[in-house]
Amino acid sequence: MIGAVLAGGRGRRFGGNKLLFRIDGKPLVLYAVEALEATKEIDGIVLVASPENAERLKKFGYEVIVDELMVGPIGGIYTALSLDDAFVVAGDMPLIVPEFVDYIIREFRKSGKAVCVPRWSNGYIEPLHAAYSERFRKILEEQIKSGDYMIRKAIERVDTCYLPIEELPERWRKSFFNVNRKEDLRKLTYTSF
Ligand SMILES: Nc1nc2c(ncn2[C@@H]2O[C@H](COP(=O)(O)OP(=O)(O)OP(=O)(O)O)[C@@H](O)[C@H]2O)c(=O)[nH]1
Ligand SMILES: [Mg+2]
Repeated sequence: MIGAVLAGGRGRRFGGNKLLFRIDGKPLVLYAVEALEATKEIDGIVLVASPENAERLKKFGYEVIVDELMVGPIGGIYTALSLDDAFVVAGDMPLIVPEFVDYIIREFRKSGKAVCVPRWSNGYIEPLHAAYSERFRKILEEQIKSGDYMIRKAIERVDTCYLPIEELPERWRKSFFNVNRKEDLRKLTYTSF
């Protein structure tokens, strides 16, 4: 199982270069990378870049794979699954809880299902904090070819292991926090880390 960090977005809402923006001196994307490094179940990390930012991301010393599709996160997941089963996160999630990631990966393995994804009681899922099998790539391919880029729809087509978030430890929920706008940085007080 690899850890795949989606890092090909344009950061339009943030105002560009979101993943390289330094927080306490460290580029945002490295918070996600380091959280995945602290897990027990992940044995390699790959950054899923855009053709434009691949060279810049390579400087961090991690494996970089280029997303040639650039149709949003679904294309990033599709690209990552060409390597191995993957735990996928967004590069703009600085508060990922390694223990939670390990829990999801273990549930994924136990279930034998194509996808294991956290789900809120209102039905909303967290596909950018989820475990995917290589065999799910075929489903993503069909979905992308149809011109529909909704990850949720692809997930609904397969046998999925849903993890009810409200039944899990509350301290794990910060794992989903992601930075979309500059204002979101204010929510990142030193107590969050
Ligand atoms: N590889 C890859 N990653 C992507 C793509 N689109 C978004 N991402 C990444 O997926 C994560 C979640 O995406 P968003 O929160 O929408 O980030 P974004 O697309 O950079 O920001 P906006 O332009 O404001 O939507 C971020 O880490 C992005 O870098 C894509 O087409 N390919
Ligand atoms: Mg986006």
